[in-house]
Amino acid sequence: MSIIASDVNAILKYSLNAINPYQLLRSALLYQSDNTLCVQGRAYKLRNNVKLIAAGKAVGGMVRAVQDLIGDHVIKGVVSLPLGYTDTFKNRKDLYPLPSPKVNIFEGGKDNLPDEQSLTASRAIYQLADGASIDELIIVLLSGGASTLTSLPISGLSIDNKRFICSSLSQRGASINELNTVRKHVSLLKGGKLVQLCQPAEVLTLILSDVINDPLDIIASGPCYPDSSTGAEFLAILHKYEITSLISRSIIDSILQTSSYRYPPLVSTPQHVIVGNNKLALDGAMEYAIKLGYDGFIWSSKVSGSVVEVASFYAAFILHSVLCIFPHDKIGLKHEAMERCLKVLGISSTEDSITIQSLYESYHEILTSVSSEKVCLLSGGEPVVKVKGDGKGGRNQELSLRVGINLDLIYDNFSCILDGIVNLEKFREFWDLISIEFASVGTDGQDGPTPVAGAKLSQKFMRDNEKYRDFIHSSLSRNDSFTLFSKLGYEQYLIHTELTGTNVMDIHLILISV
Ligand SMILES: Nc1ncnc2c1ncn2[C@@H]1O[C@H](COP(=O)(O)OP(=O)(O)OP(=O)(O)O)[C@@H](O)[C@H]1O
Ligand SMILES: O=C(O)[C@H](O)CO
Repeated sequence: MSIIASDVNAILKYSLNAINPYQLLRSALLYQSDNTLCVQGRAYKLRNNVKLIAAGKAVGGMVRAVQDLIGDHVIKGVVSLPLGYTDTFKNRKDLYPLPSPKVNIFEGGKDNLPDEQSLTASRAIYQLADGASIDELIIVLLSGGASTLTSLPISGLSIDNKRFICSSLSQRGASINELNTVRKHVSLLKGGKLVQLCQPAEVLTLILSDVINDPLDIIASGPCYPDSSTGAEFLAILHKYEITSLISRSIIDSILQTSSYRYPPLVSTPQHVIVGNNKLALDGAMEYAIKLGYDGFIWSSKVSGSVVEVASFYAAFILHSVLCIFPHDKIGLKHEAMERCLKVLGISSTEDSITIQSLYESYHEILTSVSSEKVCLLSGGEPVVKVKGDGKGGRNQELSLRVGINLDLIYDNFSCILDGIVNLEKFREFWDLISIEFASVGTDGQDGPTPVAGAKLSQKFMRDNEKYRDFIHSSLSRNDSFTLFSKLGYEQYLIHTELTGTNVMDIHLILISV
């Protein structure tokens, strides 16, 4: 592995340390000797009156932190974890709940989709919440993946039905906002319904965010946050993704009838605290990149939209960054090169796309600072893939693959992109000489239904695999990025972290070293 490729792994590993759920929770909570738990200015009197509800890919460590701090006060708990969590983490003191007869641990949600096992866990959550009394404090711990792990469908809808709705929306490229808007309408625990069940107890919700901008009504489908989405919005999403037929007309009608129902005011307003998010992971990664001698820049923690556009932009941005450090360019024309490059990649105007626009704005700020010979550019978020083929892959692997293909397209079109801007021969030589690495990785360690977290590759990916060009393109058209990278070089291209026990969306990383 080249030095720069091993730097990718080291930087990513470091970023995961920064979002260790156990540490984040310990930092958020203060327990005083008078049995008071203090959280962001609010105090809770503890007297063996705490119930725990936890769901998500990262809550194992969050539960453990609560147990280590105030375990004596916990009288009951239900923890809903993803399938395989116990096998991976049972020996990790910072990532697995302390075994206790008071705390029931469930696993489910194969491939991040509702199933019978997640249904069993969700029923247990329902029961725990339903029996709460006024002197109790219910601590709700949430992280990404919680929607699947709290899937209790409304009456008339089966869990198989619900799985099909979720997988269809996800595969057709619905955003997390759209997906969770639908989930809220078809579930008995989401969209503030869990907090209603918990009444009259006090509710404290601690959240590791895996959604852009940390929206409390969307993360985990907002089980403790009032839902402001309407029945009309729900229906519009079903129509947009052509899945109206997956839900019977009578159920849709009853959802529309009840969606305007406003619950009675809560006895006490629940507190919501975000304990960590994608930005923290990027900060952690940058800290380490700087230690390794890179000039580090965090670009954005809000990358969304289609991977097709995002991949085009990253590739164009790589070219632009290289122009910034290329010693012989005509400085004023780099912007022109960027525009030509985006055109070659099929993006005619940055104004066409909100995603690209937001990246484009921050990119200007960053580029004025790129002058070092060792640059690390970091961003994060969660773009979407419209899965059309029957291949095996994930959005991170597909993003990396598309960046690799785009970098090759740029290389083939150097003459038109760089005409009048640089000496072509010298620039081509420079491009081949320097190390460029792009990586995209899911912080939960699982990219789509594959056993890896993401993929990384260099600017020479296509040329290194010259004889497989057709295979690469056909694999992409089948959304078969995992199979492709496994065949071309599992170790070289795929990033394997195992399940990480945390989850704050994806990290995108560009390393350039002269
Ligand atoms: N073959 C494939 N190629 C590319 N992307 C795929 C493929 N199959 C599924 N995906 C994408 O994987 C995503 C689902 O991945 P995953 O289950 O890791 O969800 P997640 O968003 O990380 O979960 P959560 O937000 O609940 O933590 C969807 O965006 C889907 O489009
Ligand atoms: O579980 C969910 O709803 C997603 O991971 C977003 O939080």
